[in-house]
Amino acid sequence: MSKDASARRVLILTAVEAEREAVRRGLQGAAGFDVELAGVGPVAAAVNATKLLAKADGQYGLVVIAGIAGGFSGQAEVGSLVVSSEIIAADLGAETLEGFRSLDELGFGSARVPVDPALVARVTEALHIGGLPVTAGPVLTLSTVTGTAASEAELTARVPGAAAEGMEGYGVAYAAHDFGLPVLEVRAISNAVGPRDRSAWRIKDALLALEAASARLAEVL
Ligand SMILES: O=C(O)c1cccc(C(=O)CC[C@H]2O[C@@H](n3cnc4c(=O)[nH]cnc43)[C@H](O)[C@@H]2O)c1
Repeated sequence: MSKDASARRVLILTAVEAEREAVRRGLQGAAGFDVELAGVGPVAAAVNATKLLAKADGQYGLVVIAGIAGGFSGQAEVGSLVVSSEIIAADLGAETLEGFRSLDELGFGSARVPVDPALVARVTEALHIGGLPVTAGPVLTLSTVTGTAASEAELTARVPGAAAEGMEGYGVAYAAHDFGLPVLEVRAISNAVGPRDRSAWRIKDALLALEAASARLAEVL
């Protein structure tokens, strides 16, 4: 049976176990939260989110995608946090001789899932008050991690203000939207988007930031 919205639980999804552990450490067993694995990439994330939501029988009132991510230069630096103002499947569309055309432009639906501005403001403010460096902005979902300056420039031109990129957001957001649930993406920046240099990824720092953010989420969601 469906529950009253105010009594509903929060489902937090991460791509990998290390992220799930960081979120769980931050939550410190707070009541009302479940932290589950989405898997890596938008397809695994959509399938796993759908399975969890179908099994949950209306007990969730909010879905959160949490994890590490690449940050766009000038928007989100390594070690900082990003709260999604919008979740965008940035490579879902068609390449044409005139440039990339999104799903929206092609007339096949939308590659963008909106996020409740009041929720974005509440979470961003809570992280800020907690002393954590945070910015709110569009979070891109890509099946292929950006690895060149040219691709980075193309994305920032196409999505002004893009703050971060991950690989699961749109998949989870699409599933949540399909179940009529609000969704939010919270990312801790482990690396700069651009020329690939895996040795420069600061995964430990990002996981610590994710843990600190999760402690605040336990208070504000
Ligand atoms: O190697 C480790 O210890 C480790 C610990 C936690 C997470 C990882 C990952 O590799 C997670 C992959 C996950 O991270 C997101 N991500 C991170 N940086 C980017 C990026 O620049 N562009 C797109 N996605 C990024 C993504 O959501 C992956 O699922 C490793």
